[in-house]
Amino acid sequence: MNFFKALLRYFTVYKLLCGVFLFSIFFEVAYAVAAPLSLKYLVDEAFAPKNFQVFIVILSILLGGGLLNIAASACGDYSLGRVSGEGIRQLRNELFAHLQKQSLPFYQRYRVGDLVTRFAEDMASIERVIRISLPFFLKEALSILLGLFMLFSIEWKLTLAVLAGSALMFAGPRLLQGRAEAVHSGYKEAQERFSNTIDEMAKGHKTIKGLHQQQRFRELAREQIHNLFSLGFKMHMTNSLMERLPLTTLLILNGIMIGFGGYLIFHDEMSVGGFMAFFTLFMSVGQAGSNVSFLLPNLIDSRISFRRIGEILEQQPDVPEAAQPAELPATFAGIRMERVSFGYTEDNLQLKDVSLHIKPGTYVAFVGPSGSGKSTALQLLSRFYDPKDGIVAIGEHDLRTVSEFSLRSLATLVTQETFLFHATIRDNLLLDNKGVTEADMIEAAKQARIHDIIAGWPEGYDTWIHHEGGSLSGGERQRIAIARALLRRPQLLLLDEVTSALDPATEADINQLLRRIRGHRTIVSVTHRLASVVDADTIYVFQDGRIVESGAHPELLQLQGLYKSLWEKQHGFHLSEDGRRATVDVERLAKLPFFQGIEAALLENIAGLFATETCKEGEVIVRQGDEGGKCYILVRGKVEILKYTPEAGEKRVAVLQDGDHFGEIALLKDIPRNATVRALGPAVLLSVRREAFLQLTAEYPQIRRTLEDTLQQRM
Ligand SMILES: Nc1ncnc2c1ncn2[C@@H]1O[C@H](COP(=O)(O)OP(=O)(O)OP(=O)(O)O)[C@@H](O)[C@H]1O
Repeated sequence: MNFFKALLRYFTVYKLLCGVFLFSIFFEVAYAVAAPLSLKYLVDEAFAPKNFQVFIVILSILLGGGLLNIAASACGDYSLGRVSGEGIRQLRNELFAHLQKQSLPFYQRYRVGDLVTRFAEDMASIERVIRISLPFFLKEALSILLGLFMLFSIEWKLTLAVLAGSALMFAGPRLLQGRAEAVHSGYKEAQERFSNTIDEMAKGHKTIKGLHQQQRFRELAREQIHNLFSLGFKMHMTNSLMERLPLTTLLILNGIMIGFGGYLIFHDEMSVGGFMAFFTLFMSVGQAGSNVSFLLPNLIDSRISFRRIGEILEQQPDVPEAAQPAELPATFAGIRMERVSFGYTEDNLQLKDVSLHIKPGTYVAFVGPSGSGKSTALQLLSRFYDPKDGIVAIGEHDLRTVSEFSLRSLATLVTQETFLFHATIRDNLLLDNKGVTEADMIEAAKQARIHDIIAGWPEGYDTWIHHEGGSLSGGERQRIAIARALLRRPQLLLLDEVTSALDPATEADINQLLRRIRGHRTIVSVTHRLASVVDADTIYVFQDGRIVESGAHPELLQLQGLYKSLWEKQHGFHLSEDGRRATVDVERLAKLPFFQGIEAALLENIAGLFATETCKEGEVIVRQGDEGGKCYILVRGKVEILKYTPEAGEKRVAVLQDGDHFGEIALLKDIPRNATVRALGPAVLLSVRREAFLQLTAEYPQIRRTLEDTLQQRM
């Protein structure tokens, strides 16, 4: 309802144009109704008595009125074009601005396909109504009213008789309306589901291929297309029925009119001219009535579109800006979390009673196992979400009270999902940042180690980015995002796993860059790679949504707790600069549970059996059901473990990261893999094949015995 009020407001701003439009349709309709009436006078007063003077007068009135009618229609068309165009323009602007105001949960509730359908199809349907159907409806409704008035004045008995018959004309469509609405709504929802499937297929095509899910998606699409077909057919039949009913009843009405009209003429209760005028006028009123019912499916369709757009406009942002937002001071005064609890859903908390204080100019790291809440904490620091309990504040300002502009000017977040705009590299780097020069841009690109690559492209910084940067490697995208963030010169730089897609040499470069700029800026870096944050001023260790340890690297090692065990897990690997060759120390191998107790000399042999494997984001390393022939150690990167069950489909059950291992059972037994392992980003692994391992165990049977014992215990 609010949406309709808002819509009306857009139009009432243009009062004069609305007035011109209403006057023009009134004039057009009045002329259209008066023209048939002239027949009565032409036949009865001019043709029958052969009165030339009356004929000339009527003809002049008709011609003069016709000219005025043409002028009125031109004015009407102009005013309608302007008013409807302005209204649609404002509605589109408001909808777009409203979408921008929404926070992350909104974009998790509404899928891309859904929003695109609302913007494209629903807006187009509303535009059709405002530009065509509604003005036409107004005109036809006015034609019916004025026409009926005239018909009554010509012969009220005949009018009453045909009106009674006309009730039929509207009864049919009314009966069908509820059914038509349900079918239209069902069709729209089916379209939306299909759009989402296409969206998912396009975005996840790599994953779908990697997991060999094409068949499942084809079947899903086939089912949805079939659904569209059957709902489309039902919609077609309901619309046709609604459109045909009035025409059929119009035929019946003609019969009544000619029969009863003839009776009145034979009994001298009506003149021939009067009957001709009545007949012509009735035909035009009937046509208007039938047009109105033709418009009904269109209007029903638009009612659903109005509702769907209204639903979006009524959504309040989950992270709203305060009514009178405060501006943050130009100098960053540190950021803190005080007893913060937060959950993405009502029934689960991802952060529990977290307190931390980040002083200006310090370099802080959030580390911990996957899923422990590090990224969530970072998102709260940049106010993509508000805490459920507790506060997040910069200096004395609770983030809920500050203006979004001042917060975003002060703090910049770079995440692992880099989004590049459909624009040139230059535009992607500069955005609307007016205060930076070409030299600044090149300097930032150099710092992020991307300048040489860009300069090597034929069009350099004017190269266009297509498909959200899909043609660039993950590392290139990430470096552009880092350069973009540096150019904004934020006082608080929030980094979420920014080096996870980079090769070791570039990672080292970026870490050096961070070292260079620390002190001038406050940096908070979420990472699972502990080696990159050993020199951080403070490291917060997260586990299960809580901070369990904090301090500098040496202090944390002394605690002998979670940090120490994570550190040890990641240690003992060596990686070449280009990230293509990895080796493992014997001491590190000895820490793997299934190699415990094996002598160092034998472990030396085992270490030599490992080969390096690299894989790209989305690549499947191990597929559930396939024969297992290798054991893996993850040297760098993140992988997800996916389990498929017929009841639940494929579900992520764990995420492994640097230093984790999987597939050890394959060293001894030839059994199918019980899960799929897929890379979440570029990864480097060490793998050992069963055949090679078995040769070794043939020589040294104690390895096999030890391994069997430990695997037995683990299973
Ligand atoms: N948008 C979301 N909606 C619901 N749950 C979420 C959402 N984002 C993250 N989670 C869940 O919240 C928990 C914490 O996630 P978070 O990303 O903060 O962990 P993390 O420590 O950064 O892990 P990782 O290193 O794997 O990203 C996880 O269980 C995750 O599945």
